[in-house]
Amino acid sequence: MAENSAQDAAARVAELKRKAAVHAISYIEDGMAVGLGTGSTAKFMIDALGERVRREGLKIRAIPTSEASEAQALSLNIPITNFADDPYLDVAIDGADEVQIGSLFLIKGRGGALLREKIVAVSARKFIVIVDESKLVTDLGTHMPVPVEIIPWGWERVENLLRKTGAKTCIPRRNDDGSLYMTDNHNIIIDCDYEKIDDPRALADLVISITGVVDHGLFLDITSEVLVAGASGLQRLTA
Ligand SMILES: O=C(CO)[C@H](O)[C@H](O)COP(=O)(O)O
Repeated sequence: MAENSAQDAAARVAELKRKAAVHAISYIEDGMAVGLGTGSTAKFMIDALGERVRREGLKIRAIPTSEASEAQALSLNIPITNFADDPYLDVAIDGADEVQIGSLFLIKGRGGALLREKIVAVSARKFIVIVDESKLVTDLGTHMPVPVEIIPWGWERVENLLRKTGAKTCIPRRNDDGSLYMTDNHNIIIDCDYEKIDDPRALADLVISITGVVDHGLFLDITSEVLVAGASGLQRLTA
């Protein structure tokens, strides 16, 4: 019984993610260079985009934010571009782990793709975030740790320094077999749990100042718009 209701809840969330994703696709027009996010919500978006390419002959070029999203895009005949040919993207669309109401600051990187996601987001004229309403928070850090991508060599030193940034815990992300999780960039991730982040800007500055940190999952002042799907419909939050 409990299992059934958990499955129902997961199906409801998936449907909300799909709704936000499908709506976001209406922003994409012929000729655009598009950043493709990573994660289950972004996966719905890439599927919907592939459908437009197939049905309407929509002509776009895409830069995916992970190997998984690239494989999905290629399987749907979405052409891939690069930053040499397209230094700026018209739009990038991605999910998020937390969205702070008001500031539209984000935590991203649960799926391990935060570095490429940030590069693509800051290269886009418009960065659209697609979420279900469970992702909205008053304070960042409430539900999710901040993933920090670091180089593997000497990682224990960086882990120690990250603990001193006020994190309650800092845990290296691991695979099921206990080995360290590796990003597509061959780096590792330390998940730092702050429980509640009072000053995201100060924390972002502190974390990035540690030598060995490549980037972190705090996305500040990047979001143009958030599409939030909830039980009462679709809401559009703008920066
Ligand atoms: O940042 C991400 C991956 O690195 C994802 O966008 C984030 O984890 C949200 O994922 P989902 O859409 O599956 O809830």
